[in-house]
Parts: sequence; structure tokens; C-alpha cells
Amino acid sequence: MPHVLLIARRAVGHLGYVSAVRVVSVDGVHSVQQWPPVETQPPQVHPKAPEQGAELTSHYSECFGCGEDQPGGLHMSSTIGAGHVVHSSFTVSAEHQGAPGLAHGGLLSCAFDEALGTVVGQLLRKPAVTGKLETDFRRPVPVGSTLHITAELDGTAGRKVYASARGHLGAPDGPVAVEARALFVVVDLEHFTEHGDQDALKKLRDSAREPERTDRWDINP
Ligand SMILES: CCCCC/C=C\C/C=C\C/C=C\C/C=C\CCCC(=O)SCCNC(=O)CCNC(=O)[C@H](O)C(C)(C)COP(=O)(O)OP(=O)(O)OC[C@H]1O[C@@H](n2cnc3c(N)ncnc32)[C@H](O)[C@@H]1OP(=O)(O)O
Repeated sequence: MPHVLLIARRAVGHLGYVSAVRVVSVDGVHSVQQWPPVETQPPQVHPKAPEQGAELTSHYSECFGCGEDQPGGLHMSSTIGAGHVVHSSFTVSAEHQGAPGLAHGGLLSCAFDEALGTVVGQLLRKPAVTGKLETDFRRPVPVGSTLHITAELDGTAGRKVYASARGHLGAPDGPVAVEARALFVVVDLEHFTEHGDQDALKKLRDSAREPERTDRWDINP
């Protein structure tokens, strides 16, 4: 029976290097995993990042994770927490099932991609994409339940940004049902202009210029 135990989160040395050490035991064979997997610098929150308590609006109205104009999306909402943290919530509906009455694991991973991308994008205010996403499913997540996800910036190494998240079932202090870790890679805006859809990019730029949306990230400053 696989078993994972989070045993330490510590600051090391004058650089403030943050590391979590996980002992993973599979069929009695133990291995130690370090997170972040490389030496990192403490994340530098952008001076224009939203303040603690700010309720975030969608970064893109057609985003599958948070967009209000995406009927089949997850419709997640997020709030800035203390330090390097964002709190997000995701309510599982019948459209998200994988087994009768239970959330599909891939959709849960998607919710964590969104929560982790939000903490990276909103606090660093740099364009970044998911390079790697790892998810641990600890408990079944029933339809109708809400996952309260706390995502945290763990450190940066050049263009690499490491973040991790825990999803509590039913309440912010409920049992942990899902955990995830991700590597995001900071990219130039050309990543989106070269590979993305031009009409959709124009829509995003136009909405970012709306006066009431000055809280939005400067996609094209
Ligand atoms: C997506 C929406 C963005 C819209 C922006 C608008 C507003 C933002 C504001 C707020 C944001 C709010 C919310 C965001 C919510 C959700 C976010 C969802 C994010 C996604 O869902 S996004 C879609 C899925 N995502 C992709 O579509 C990426 C496809 N991919 C690529 O585009 C390239 O693959 C890329 C760019 C990743 C790297 O390519 P590259 O050529 O630029 O750089 P390179 O390969 O050199 O990697 C540099 C260093 O990362 C290491 N590295 C890379 N990948 C690794 C891996 N898998 N494992 C271990 N290490 C890895 C290398 O080993 C090297 O490390 P080192 O520097 O040490 O050598």
C-alpha cells in the first residue's frame, strides 16, 4: 500500500532555501523525495501583486479553470492569502464525475493546475506555463463537495517556479483529499502570441484594458 509522509519543511542557510522532504513508502521500500527538487531562491512577490484578502477575478473569461464565460468550466474562485499563498475553492458537480458520484482525477488535477497557476501568475505577475504537474489523490472527492485548495509558492530557480498545494475536503480545515506539486516555467509573451489564437488574444488584451479591470495582470504592458 503506497504511503507518503510529509516529515519536514525547513529554511536552510542564509538564502532562505525552502525544502519539504517526503518519505515515500511503497510495499515497504522507502525513498526520500525533496521538494523543490533543486536549490531555489525565495519567491519575490511583485510589488503590484494583489494584497492579502483580495478576491481575484478570472485572468481570462474563457479559462476552463476560472472563466465566467466557460459554461463547462470549473468556475473556481481564489483569494490572496498571507505570504506566498492563494486560497482557491472548487465545487465538484455531476459534470466532473469519473465514477458514480465521485470526481474524476483528471479534473481534480486541472483544479490544482489552476490553483497553482494562480499563485504563480498573480503573485509573481510573470507569464508562466505548467511544465510538470504531480498529483496525489488521498481520498475520494464526492459530487457536491467543495475542495478548499491552498496553493503556495515554494521557490524559484531562474525561469523555473516551484509551487505546491493541498486540497481540504468540505472546509478549509477539513481532511486533505488531494495534494499537488508543480513546476512552472516563465515564458516570453511570444509563447502566447506565437502559439495562441489571435482573436482570443485580442479579446484578452481588450478586457485587460477595461477601466474596471485595473486589477488584471499586465498581459501587454
Ligand atoms: C495559460 C494561461 C496564461 C494566460 C496568462 C494571463 C494572465 C496570467 C495571470 C494570472 C494567471 C492566473 C491563473 C493561471 C491559471 C492557470 C494556469 C494554467 C497553466 C497551464 O496549464 S499552461 C498549459 C500547459 N503547459 C504548456 O502548454 C507548456 C508547454 N511546454 C512548453 O511550452 C515548454 O516545454 C516550456 C515553456 C515549459 C519549456 O520550454 P523552453 O524551451 O522555454 O525551456 P526549457 O525546455 O529550456 O526549460 C526551462 C527549464 O525548465 C526545465 N523543464 C521544463 N519542462 C520540464 C519538465 N517537464 N520537467 C522538469 N523540468 C522541466 C528545463 O529542464 C529547464 O531547466 P534548466 O534551466 O535548469 O535547464
